[in-house]
Amino acid sequence: MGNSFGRIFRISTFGESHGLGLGVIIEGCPAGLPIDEDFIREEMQRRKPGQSKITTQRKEEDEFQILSGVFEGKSTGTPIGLVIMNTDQKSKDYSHIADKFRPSHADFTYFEKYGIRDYRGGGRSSARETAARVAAGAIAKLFLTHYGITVQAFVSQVGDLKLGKSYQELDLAKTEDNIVRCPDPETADRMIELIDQVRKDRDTIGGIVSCVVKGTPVGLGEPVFDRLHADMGKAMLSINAVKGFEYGSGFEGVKMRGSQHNDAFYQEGNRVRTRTNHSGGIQGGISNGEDIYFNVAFKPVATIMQDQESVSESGESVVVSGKGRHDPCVVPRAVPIVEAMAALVLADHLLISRTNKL
Ligand SMILES: Cc1cc2nc3c(=O)[nH]c(=O)nc-3n(C[C@H](O)[C@H](O)[C@H](O)COP(=O)(O)O)c2cc1C
Ligand SMILES: C=C(O[C@@H]1CC(C(=O)O)=C[C@@H](OP(=O)(O)O)[C@H]1O)C(=O)O
Repeated sequence: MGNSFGRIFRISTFGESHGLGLGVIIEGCPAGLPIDEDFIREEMQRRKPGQSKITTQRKEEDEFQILSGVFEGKSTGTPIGLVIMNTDQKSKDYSHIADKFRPSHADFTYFEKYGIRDYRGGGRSSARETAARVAAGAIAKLFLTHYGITVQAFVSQVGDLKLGKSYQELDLAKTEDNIVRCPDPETADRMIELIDQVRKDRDTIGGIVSCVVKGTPVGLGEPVFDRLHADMGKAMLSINAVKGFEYGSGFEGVKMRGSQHNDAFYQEGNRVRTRTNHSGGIQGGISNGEDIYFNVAFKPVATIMQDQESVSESGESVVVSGKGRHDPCVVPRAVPIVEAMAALVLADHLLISRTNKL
């Protein structure tokens, strides 16, 4: 329970932040898909720790090995096993809180639930686990390219510093040009400065990752519980430190009247299109062929380098302060994670919907 995701294109991840390593088993990937290992590597480089001054300084190359399910560069239809070894754990940074709970991390809840916890680097609760998701998401993206579907995320807000432009007004190709992954160079500079200041203040800050999916056919998503946006929401809310998900007009939509919000239909050649897209490309839980777009809110993460009130496993009052290498803001590294989870949802729904119509 809890370590697997998806129905047909299905992943199970394993491993802890300071154990020997981590990995993923992918089941249901159709046979014959060319598995481009360089592409998987590039995606993992976008997520890896230690990539810039505004991320955790833990140095992991996130080299991976494919153990099974691929022959002569193509998927064979059998489970794909992929492992990533940990190389830079520094578990001593956690000795002082081995029996203490960091406020707002998962230390308390894991300990209460299981009666035992791997305190080193947060163990299984660490976002290091998302390395395995990004590897699997890269394979899902390779599958999506066969359908002409692209998934692109970018940072649209850090703290209260907002990009303030819609994705249509941006050149998303510029997202990877800077270390914060914001496609607007001036806003990117200000975001980098803000995160750097927060880091110097020994604090953390939250932000928003926005994502756009283009090229989705009409018809992905299942009535009634497995609506496409419900599965997308679950995927995003399963990412560490996520506090919110909204798609289409989202929370802003409540301020509109139906007469403003409705997306009028028109015929374009052999396609039914909509004039506006407040629906976010999904109606009744089913994709309508327009762009799917959504926002994911990340909290300022828990481990701060400041004294904080807490309790120990035995219930004593204690003061804890973070040590070691931590992200002052996770959104730059969350961009490829959001894309990976979105790609996994879409790959799964493409396979599910193959059985819908004769
Ligand atoms: C890319 C990424 C990096 C993260 N890095 C850290 C970190 O360095 N320190 C930390 O305390 N939390 C970090 N987190 C968040 C924790 O993993 C998360 O807050 C923790 O598992 C508790 O879960 P919750 O916040 O979802 O309740 C990171 C999250 C992501 C997505
Ligand atoms: C190692 C990664 O990020 C880690 C995510 C994380 C957390 O609590 O989520 C805490 C830190 O790890 P450590 O246990 O070494 O202090 C981050 O460095 C990674 O993303 O690969």
